[in-house]
Formats: sequence, structure tokens, C-alpha cells
Amino acid sequence: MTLRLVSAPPSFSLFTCRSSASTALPPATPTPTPVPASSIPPSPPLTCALHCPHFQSYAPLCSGCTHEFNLHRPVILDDANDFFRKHGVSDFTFDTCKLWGWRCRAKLAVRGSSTEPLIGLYEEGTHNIVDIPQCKAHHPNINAAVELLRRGITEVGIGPYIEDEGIGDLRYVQMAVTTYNTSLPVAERYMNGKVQITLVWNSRNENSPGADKLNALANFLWKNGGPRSRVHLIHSVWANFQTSTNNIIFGNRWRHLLGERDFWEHVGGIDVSLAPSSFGQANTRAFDILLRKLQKYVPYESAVADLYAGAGVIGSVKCIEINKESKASFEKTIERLPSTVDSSITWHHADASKEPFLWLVGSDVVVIDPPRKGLDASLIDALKNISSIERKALSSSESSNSSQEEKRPWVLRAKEASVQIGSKPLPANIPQSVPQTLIYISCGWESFKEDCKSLLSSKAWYLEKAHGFNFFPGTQSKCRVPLVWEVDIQYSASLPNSLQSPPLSWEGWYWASKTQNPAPIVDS
Ligand SMILES: C[S@@+](CC[C@H](N)C(=O)[O-])C[C@H]1O[C@@H](n2cnc3c(N)ncnc32)[C@H](O)[C@@H]1O
Repeated sequence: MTLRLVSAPPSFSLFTCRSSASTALPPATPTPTPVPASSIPPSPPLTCALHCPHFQSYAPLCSGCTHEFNLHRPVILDDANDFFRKHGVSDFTFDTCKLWGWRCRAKLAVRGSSTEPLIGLYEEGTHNIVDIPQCKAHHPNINAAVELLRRGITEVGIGPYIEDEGIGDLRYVQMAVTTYNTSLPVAERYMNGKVQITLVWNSRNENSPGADKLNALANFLWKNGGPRSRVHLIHSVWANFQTSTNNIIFGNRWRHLLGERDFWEHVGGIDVSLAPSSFGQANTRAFDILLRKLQKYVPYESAVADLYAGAGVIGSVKCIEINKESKASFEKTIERLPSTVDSSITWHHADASKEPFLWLVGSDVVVIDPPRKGLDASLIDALKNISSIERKALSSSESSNSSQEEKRPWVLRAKEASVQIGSKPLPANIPQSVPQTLIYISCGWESFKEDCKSLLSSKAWYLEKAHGFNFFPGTQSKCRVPLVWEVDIQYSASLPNSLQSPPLSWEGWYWASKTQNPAPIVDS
């Protein structure tokens, strides 16, 4: 995928410094540079403060944010500095990113009554909902869309969900903002983001009793926030149907109701399609910065495996994802890649923890972006034993040139459900190398530390670089989004040279094939 190495002036304060040289190719153009984490000073209390009316430090009601001051300097920064220094990285850097209005994706509960709806988060440790109309973390248009929804609930007479009784119409709402609109000047795009609203409706499907109310609410939102309204706020309206009494927000049935069906965002230099059902990063700007940084660590002509790939946003040759809903988004994203990419990119619906070496073999670089709980034990084991996997792979490719018939059901299922894009055929003999570089993107600091220590204990890997990104300013480990930032780490395999394979090209698609001819800088 085009992971263009471009940078534009960020529209938010960024503490910067240059990261030290790495073994990877330098970027074609400079990227926004982070500061050494150790040099970020606490600022006077009010300059980087939350200033949120819903935050009360003495008795936190809203569970969204846990600290009020020094948003640019999350509480785990010192711990991270120490941790990385102890493990050989003395130049750990940190991007403070956007401190307010950064959340472009929010899931909010809808409770209360039709005349006094509450739309917000659970109060810490309870099932009481705190209304958060002026949330400072939300993109401002999420707050505006919430207000419109509130009016709609009252005017249409929608019943918010009553948990104890399992009755009511509307259970949750997901608001996702797309900030990419090429008809606007770059500087105006973020603030003019449009909101995709998903109404989580308490019925089995669109034909169940109450569907008329769902349609009336969707029409209200579209009439008052769609393209013909005074302020165009709404991108589209979707419904998700959920009747279960457990705490799972979404059911399996999704329906597009109004507006544009496709939702596009522009991150890491490419257009990315995201369905409401697939995983999407909450902090679009921080993710963009992270991806641009990550590009530097993928050497030219690398074969890349992206485990825990989501909709393939990170842009790899071989994407492994457990959520089958992400497949359609991946296909759309690929369609928008420039036609100059004549290559093969694959997406597999599979569990990365089942025989993970299947996905590791044949790649030079592996990108892992697991959920907060961290890596599956089987994947850690495979990575720790990467040298023996490579030896086995090499000897099996030497002893047999014809591939054996595959019988394992989960491998067959993964193959069936895979998508392959590109006109270049796969070579008959896939070179059997294993990754020399591992990029770990973490959104769970505690689980990351455990995984990191475990990988280092094997001596197969050493830690080369670490960068922090302020993905969730104002939060720490006990809040709704319990993680303060994302960290991407590059390891280098300390394999003997004799075992290292030549650069691979089995999928015939390279990240760098497009960075050679970067498109003009159009966006940050
Ligand atoms: C933190 S998200 C990252 C997604 C993607 N890299 C992105 O940035 O949009 C983690 C992803 O891992 C997927 N996932 C969780 N467990 C998995 C597993 N065992 N195998 C493959 N994917 C998994 C989730 O569905 C989710 O899309």
C-alpha cells in the first residue's frame, strides 16, 4: 500500500525531536518528529489541562478520563522511559499528538427516558450513565451529532434501553468521524469531519416491530444533519440489531439506512475504507503519525505479514484478521490503490494464534497489532523460536519442491476466506525465510511489557527502537479506554547470517514500490 513518506504541518501542538538513525531506509521527506520522552517537562497546570465540565477529580463520574492536567505527559511516561532504558533503548521518543478533540470514534450508551435521554459513558464501577454533551476528548462533531440524536429521540418518541427489563428501542450509538474531504482545504478538513452514526437497535432485524420508529429517527437525523440541512454534519446512518442481554454492544446484523455507504479515511498516505463493523482506531491523527513513523522501519522490497490486521489499514502483503466483517473494507481499500501497483496482496480470515508460523514463514517483516490483552501465547512461542522455525522451513523446502496437500481444517478455511489482489501470480516455490524485523504496535502497556520481556528472554530478538504516541490523552489504565498510548517497537532478529534468506519477493508486492514515486503532499 502507499505508505507515502510525506508530512504536512500538524494542526496541533507537537513536541518534536529527531529520532536516531535506524537500519531502515530514511523517509523520502521528513516526518513530524517526536521529542525524547525524558525531556518532556510538566507544564504549568492549566496549559495542557482537560478543561472538561464532566471531569471531577474528587469523584469521577464519567469514566472516560482519569486525569486532568499535563495531558501532554501521560503518567506512564516515566515508567516507559525506565523500561526501555533498562532494555537497551536510551532514545525512546514520544509524540504528544492532539490533546483535545482527538476521539474520532466513540461508542456511547443510550439510557434515561424519551423526554430526558442520557447519552454517554458508564459512571465508574456502575451501570449508571453519565451524560457527556461537552466531552473534550470527542471530535466536536461527535458532540454535535449527540445533541442532534438527543433531539431526535425526544421528537420521534424513541424509548432508550432499560437494562434491567431488557426493553426499549435504542441501546447504544456508535459515532465515527471521517476527516478526509478533498473538496475542502487541508487545514479545514479535520474540523469539518462528518459523522457516521450507527444506532444499536433492540430488535432482531429491520422487519421487527418498531422498525417504523427506527426509520423515523434515521430520517430525522438525515433531515437535520444531512447534506440538505443548514449544517451538514452526518455522513451516514446505519442500524445494528442486538437483542442479547449480555454486555456485548453489537449484534451480528448491520443495515445501511441513509447517506454514503462507504466510509473513507486517509491515514499513512492511503485512502482506507472502514465499515462500522470493523475495528477502527479512535485517534485518527495519532494513528496517522504512527503509520508514517512505521514506514521507516520497513525496508525496501520487504515481504510483510500483518497479524491482527483489522481492515488491513497498516498495509501489508499478507493480512491476518479474525473478524470476517473487515474483509469487505479491505477489498475496497485495495481498489483505491494506484494502478501502478502491479502486485499481490492477501487478506486471510484466520486466527493468528493457530499455528502462527504459517503466517510468519515467507515474510521479512512482521507487524503485530494485538488487542489490549497482548499477544497470544502460541504467537509468542513461535516468535521466541523463530530460528528453529526457519531451520525447519529451510530444510522442508530443500527436501520437497512440491507442496503437500493441506488437510488442516482451519488452514483450509483461512484459504477459502482469503482475498488476493494483484495480477502477479504467486511463485510456485515460496521462499522459506522468517521475519528479521518485528514491529509491535501496542495499545496495552502492561501486557506489552510482559510480551516484551518474554520475547527478549529468548535472546532471539533484541529491542532496537521504541516510540510512544499519545493515543488516549487524559486516560490511564483503569478507564474505559484504559490505555494511554501506542508504542511501536522494532526488534531485529539476531539470527546467524548463514540462516538468513535473501530478500523475498514471493508475493511480488512491496511497500517501497510506491514510496519511490510518492504522490504530491496533499494532507497531513
Ligand atoms: C488493535 S486492533 C488493530 C487492527 C488494525 N491493525 C488497525 O490498526 O486498524 C486488533 C485487531 O486484531 C483482531 N484480532 C483479535 N484477535 C485475533 C486473532 N487471534 N487473530 C487475528 N486477529 C485477531 C481484532 O479483530 C482487531 O481487528
